[in-house]
Amino acid sequence: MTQQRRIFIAGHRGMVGSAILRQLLAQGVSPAQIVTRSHADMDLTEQAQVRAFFQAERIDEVYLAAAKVGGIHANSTYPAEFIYANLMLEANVVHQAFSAGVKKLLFLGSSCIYPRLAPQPMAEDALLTGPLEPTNEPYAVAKIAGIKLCESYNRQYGASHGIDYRSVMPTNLYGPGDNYHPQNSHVLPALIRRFHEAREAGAASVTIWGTGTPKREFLYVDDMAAASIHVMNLAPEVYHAHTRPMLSHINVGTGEDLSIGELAALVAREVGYQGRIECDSSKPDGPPRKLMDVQRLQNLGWRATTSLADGIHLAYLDFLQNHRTAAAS
Ligand SMILES: NC(=O)C1=CN([C@@H]2O[C@H](COP(=O)(O)OP(=O)(O)OC[C@H]3O[C@@H](n4cnc5c(N)ncnc54)[C@H](OP(=O)(O)O)[C@@H]3O)[C@@H](O)[C@H]2O)C=CC1
Ligand SMILES: C[C@H]1O[C@H](OP(=O)(O)OP(=O)(O)OC[C@H]2O[C@@H](n3cnc4c(=O)[nH]c(N)nc43)[C@H](O)[C@@H]2O)[C@@H](O)[C@@H](O)C1=O
Repeated sequence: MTQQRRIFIAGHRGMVGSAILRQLLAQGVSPAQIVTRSHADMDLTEQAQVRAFFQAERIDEVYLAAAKVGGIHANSTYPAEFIYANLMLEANVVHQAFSAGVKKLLFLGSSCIYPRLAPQPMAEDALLTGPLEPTNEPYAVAKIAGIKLCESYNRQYGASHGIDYRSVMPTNLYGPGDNYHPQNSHVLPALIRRFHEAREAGAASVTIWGTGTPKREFLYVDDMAAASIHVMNLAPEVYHAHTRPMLSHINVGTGEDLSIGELAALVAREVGYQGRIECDSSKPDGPPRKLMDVQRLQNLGWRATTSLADGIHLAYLDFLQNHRTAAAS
């Protein structure tokens, strides 16, 4: 049975999609069972391409890890691209998967779905209880739409068509395959690159964006991949015992956070940078805190295993091996 499933990983070249691919193979899934398309081969925002793909490929399970993704600057600068691309690709994948008879789908959202000032830690039922963070509202609205797409198809067609579309909400992620762009990346890869280049240049100081006081939670990408596969494979009676039809998403995180200033000090230590760390408070902080309540996921039998120090070490090794030349150019 397991040998015959055909699994589509949307976004398999991205940080999370490539980690899901690695882990499925490591768990014994045959390469022949895994179906992938690069962005160049299939643009998921194009309905006709997505329809043709699902009609031709007889897919059983979808990991929807493709998205337009970026840090606080990219979200603030390209809001139209973030809302358009994410709404379109989610709607296309969910609807065309359903139309082609796909029974299982896992949608990856984001912790930014929760209100800017949600009570901490943020439980799943904080969704739609208050205003969103302005720097990433368009992306967050698209991710909320993704959750509601899955819930709506389950509600209308779950019993009649036997579909079970699930959603996981990752906290801030990092690790091998991350984006090290100096402006558009998330904070952790941005700091790895900046501290590395400062150490190489012998710079006296490194500037981080914002006040350094916002708190964030960071999950290593291999843990995210493991959580995704765990949630996808949960027996329906187990999964549904812990979710509700209109509140079906599951937070994925470590349950621990730290300030951006503390993170910068950790990255500097890993990279071996010993100069000053300064803050540019003209840059946005974003929400003051985004800590996930991970009780639901723990009740479903999963918790993170990679410590932040170990994860940063592994991420820096990946930067040195695979991204250093590209990042330096
Ligand atoms: N990274 C993080 O900190 C967080 C990520 N997430 C979510 O996790 C998921 C994975 O993110 P991550 O791996 O970091 O992102 P990446 O940017 O590393 O990967 C996303 C992948 O999706 C592909 N893609 C984007 N648009 C399209 C499209 N229109 N058609 C086909 N492929 C497309 C990209 O291809 P290409 O590069 O060629 O465009 C890329 O391979 C996303 O849903 C994201 O929202 C949630 C919270 C935090
Ligand atoms: C995953 C998540 O990612 C984004 O939200 P964010 O958590 O604000 O992510 P970020 O990693 O970009 O920043 C975290 C904090 O870090 C500070 N910071 C310091 N120095 C740098 C820096 O050099 N780069 C960046 N990017 N941030 C920096 C920065 O000012 C902020 O206070 C959303 O787009 C959202 O859509 C989303 O889902």
